[in-house]
Amino acid sequence: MTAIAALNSGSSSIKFALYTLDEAQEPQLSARGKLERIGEAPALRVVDGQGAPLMAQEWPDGAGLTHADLLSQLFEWAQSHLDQRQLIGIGHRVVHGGGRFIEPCLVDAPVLAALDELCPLAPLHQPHNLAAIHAIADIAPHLPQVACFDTGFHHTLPAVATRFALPRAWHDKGLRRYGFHGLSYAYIARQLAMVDPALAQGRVIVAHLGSGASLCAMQGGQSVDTSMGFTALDGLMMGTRCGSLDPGVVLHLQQQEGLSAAAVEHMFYHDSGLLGVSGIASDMRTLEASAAPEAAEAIDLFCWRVVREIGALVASLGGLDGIVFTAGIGENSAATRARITARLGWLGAKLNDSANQTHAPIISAPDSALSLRVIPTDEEKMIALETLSVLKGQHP
Ligand SMILES: Nc1ncnc2c1ncn2[C@@H]1O[C@H](COP(=O)(O)OP(=O)(O)O)[C@@H](O)[C@H]1O
Ligand SMILES: CC(=O)OP(=O)(O)O
Ligand SMILES: [Mg+2]
Repeated sequence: MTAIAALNSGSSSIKFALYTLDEAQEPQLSARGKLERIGEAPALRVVDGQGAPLMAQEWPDGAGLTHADLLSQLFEWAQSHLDQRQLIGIGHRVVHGGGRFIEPCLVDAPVLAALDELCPLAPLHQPHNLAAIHAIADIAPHLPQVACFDTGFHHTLPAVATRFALPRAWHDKGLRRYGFHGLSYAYIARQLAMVDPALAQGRVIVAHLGSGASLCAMQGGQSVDTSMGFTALDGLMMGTRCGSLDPGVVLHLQQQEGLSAAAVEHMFYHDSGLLGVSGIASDMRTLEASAAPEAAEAIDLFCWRVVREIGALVASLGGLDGIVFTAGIGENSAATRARITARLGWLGAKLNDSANQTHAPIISAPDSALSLRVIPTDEEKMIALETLSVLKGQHP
């Protein structure tokens, strides 16, 4: 029997999953885990395919352990867990594919070099995605590695949705909307087609509300508009990112306030969003538990921005048949979903409060004009499926 691994590497965490391939070559989840707090006191938790704990390890004095150090320990554990089953490939989430990479592909040196050039467009993600590929190449040089792109799902965006109103030459140089969270959206589109094929054929907004947050307008399961743009800074307010902003603010900070480009970048990526507005935390759970008025203000703004951007995407779609909530906040915060949907009465959205409280798959009331759903996302599963298709030679 063989197996594949999926890696989703972030700045301070690495999510991963191991899949064994059954007779029909379908991936079956064998283990899933998360390495958190890299750079502070790393902690690893792994569960099996049913969610039962498999192993847990902490490195209380491990502030000096790099992603590569930890990946090497993780790789060793994965090999022993898989036992006789041979690992035939590893798939990685790569956040930015730019204009060149749409389909998942095998990674070699020229591909890595091209992806490296995109690091400035996703400083929070791309360097970590690529560092994991380098680390695995050192540990297992002959293991095929596959890059799966967060931008890929949005290749169906109509031209008008990709263009910024800048001089044409800049568009031609690649300054355009790409869109992100594509692995999550691809997974949701696939799930929705299974659980509600009629809705999947219609006009749907998927709200991926996690640390990073974005919306995708889907028509018949394809992306026709999305809130993120050239970078994953655009659109909604996020945990630590500001989302859409008057570009005049950038000019003001640099020209009048004398902030360097690096300082502005740091503010927009790390110090803004829920954290910046609340002054308390980037984590929605912490803010929901806080009695501070600043926490409430940050949550209000987060929800208001989601509602405002939903309005824009409804206009792009020319109407709306349903909304799907997903990712950490979308799947788990009944309060956030209630706040957002309460402002969508004008669309005919009506929440079923008790279904919402239990995070049920359908949270709309029977007489709601819109279908409201919760679907847990699974970026690792999508990485595994795309990796498998590349290993089978279904992509160039
Ligand atoms: N039970 C919950 N209630 C409210 N928010 C939650 C809950 N569980 C997770 N979240 C929020 O989800 C966000 C993280 O989402 P997630 O999709 O895991 O992000 P990422 O994978 O990009 O790190 C955090 O703001 C966290 O507080
Ligand atoms: C693209 C992006 O913002 O990803 P994440 O939500 O994982 O930060
Ligand atoms: Mg995420």
